[in-house]
Amino acid sequence: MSNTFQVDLRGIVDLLSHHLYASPRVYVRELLQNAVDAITATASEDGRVEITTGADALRVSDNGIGLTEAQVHELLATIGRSSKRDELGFARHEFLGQFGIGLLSCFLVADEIRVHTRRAGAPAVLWTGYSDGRYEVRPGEDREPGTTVTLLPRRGVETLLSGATVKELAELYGSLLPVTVEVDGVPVTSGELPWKTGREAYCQRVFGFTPFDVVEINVPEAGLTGAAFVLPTAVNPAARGGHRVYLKRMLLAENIEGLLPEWAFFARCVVDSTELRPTASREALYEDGLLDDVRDAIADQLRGWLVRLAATDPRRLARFLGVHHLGVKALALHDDEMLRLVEQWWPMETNMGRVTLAEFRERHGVIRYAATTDEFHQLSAVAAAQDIGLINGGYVYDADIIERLATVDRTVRVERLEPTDLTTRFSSLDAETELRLRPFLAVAQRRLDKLGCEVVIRAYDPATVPALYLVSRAAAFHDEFTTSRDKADDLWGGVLDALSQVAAPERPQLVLNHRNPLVRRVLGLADPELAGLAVESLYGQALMLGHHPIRPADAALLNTSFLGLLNRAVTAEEQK
Ligand SMILES: Nc1ncnc2c1ncn2[C@@H]1O[C@H](COP(=O)(O)OP(=O)(O)OP(=O)(O)O)[C@@H](O)[C@H]1O
Repeated sequence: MSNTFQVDLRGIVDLLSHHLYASPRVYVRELLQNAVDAITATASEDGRVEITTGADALRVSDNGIGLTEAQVHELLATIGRSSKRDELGFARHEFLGQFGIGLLSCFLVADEIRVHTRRAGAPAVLWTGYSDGRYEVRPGEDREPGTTVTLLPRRGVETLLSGATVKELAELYGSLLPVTVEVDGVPVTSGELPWKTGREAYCQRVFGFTPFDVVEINVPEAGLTGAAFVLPTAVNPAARGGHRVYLKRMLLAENIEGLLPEWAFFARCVVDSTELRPTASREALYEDGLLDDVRDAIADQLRGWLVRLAATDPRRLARFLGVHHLGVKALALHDDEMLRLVEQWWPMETNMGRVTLAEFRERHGVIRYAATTDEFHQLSAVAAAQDIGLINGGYVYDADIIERLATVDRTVRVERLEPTDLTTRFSSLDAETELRLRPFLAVAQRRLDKLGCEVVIRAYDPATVPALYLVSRAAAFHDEFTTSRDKADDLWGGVLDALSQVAAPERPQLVLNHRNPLVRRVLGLADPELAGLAVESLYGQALMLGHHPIRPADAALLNTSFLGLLNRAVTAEEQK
């Protein structure tokens, strides 16, 4: 037995209003669109849509193609049926609509919809649809070819059909349409694409900012023109900005995502396309190959703008990078041109001031960097004193960018500097001095053993630095490891213990500087207790100099060594 599906119109309208459309305000867009499509079907040059508002009803009249009685039955009363698809079910290119559900959106604001329509050469028809699913068709009063849709407002939503709201919505969605649209006798269409003329003023009015620059966009295969406005201030790269998209000059939505690749978060676009397709809610673009191509083409045009800026106006480019460097750097991780741009123009922090990677290479040959800001702080002063240029690769993307540079250009030499690499550059002491200092070293080592630190004496510049605390990557890992072990419960602690046997730690080193005059005096102290206190306070000072974390054991040591030294100084003064 074959049956036909029944449709519960209330259920469908509920589905549309709660799950498809973002707001009932879209009903104006759907009505406008039907009117424009009906005019397109006549191929007339003189299309007009007249909207009149009033307390009793809203009327939308067009001089479009109109419908015969048979079409009224077929198209208006059949959900999902549309005259805008071809025999194979594909959307016909010239129309805005395609899904056959748009008219239903009127039930979001009205309980009764009347369509008074006439196709040239056929009698006029009046169709009345009710939100409970009934409809009636009867002969209509004679009229010019075209259609008038009348909505009788539902109680409670009258403001959505008020003159002011309808004018605002008609202007929002339809101001660029190629037909004349009037609301209560006042035209809302201007015809011109406003971003073609006063671009800055348009950006200010629509997006609320004065653009840093405007990039013209053209993607002929999608019949797309538009403008990308470069934001004058930094934005969170994770916050995806929306774009204003028109399809065949009808506003699709003001906040469309996914038109640009993620890295281009510094631009807001307005575009009009004849070929891109909407989703059924008409609030997003349909993801297809064409949208991919459009995204790539716009990305190319933005990239081209950046490269041109570098060539013609480097100061302006520097200003741009000052604001949007994060986005550009993110892009440099997979785009060679952007990588070159960062190399040439983005000044990085080094121990010799801010310089670009290109300048750094020219000066030092090798791009030497510390992978974290902590490592950089440990090393920068000492490296500078030895004329070793060092870049702080600790900022977001910087270390990765440096490494990538070496992979795309074989002539670039990159070296990651480890704290312990520096000790190998420090001079060892002569054998005789080493021998003489052994008893001191033994005292010092005993004092710092409990902190897991090894004491060594070397001679290095700058002589003003008395001691350095150097942590190798392996030792830093081990430190974190033991801290977690101390905090972990038994079960997890057991797991960590097992792992710790695999990680052979290199101990952190306190490297006393034999060139420092105060250190030399400390090394000559006869009193082992005073020597111990001095080593402990040098340890504390070196920790702070290198921005190392101060653990509770370190804080306790700092405290006792400071008080011990103070006690000594006061006692000495009292005994004078
Ligand atoms: N003003 C009008 N003049 C002539 N025909 C109309 C008019 N409004 C609606 N129609 C007819 O009714 C059909 C259904 O309209 P509806 O708005 O529900 O869907 P659609 O415009 O085809 O597609 P979409 O759901 O994408 O808007 C249309 O395909 C069209 O044939």
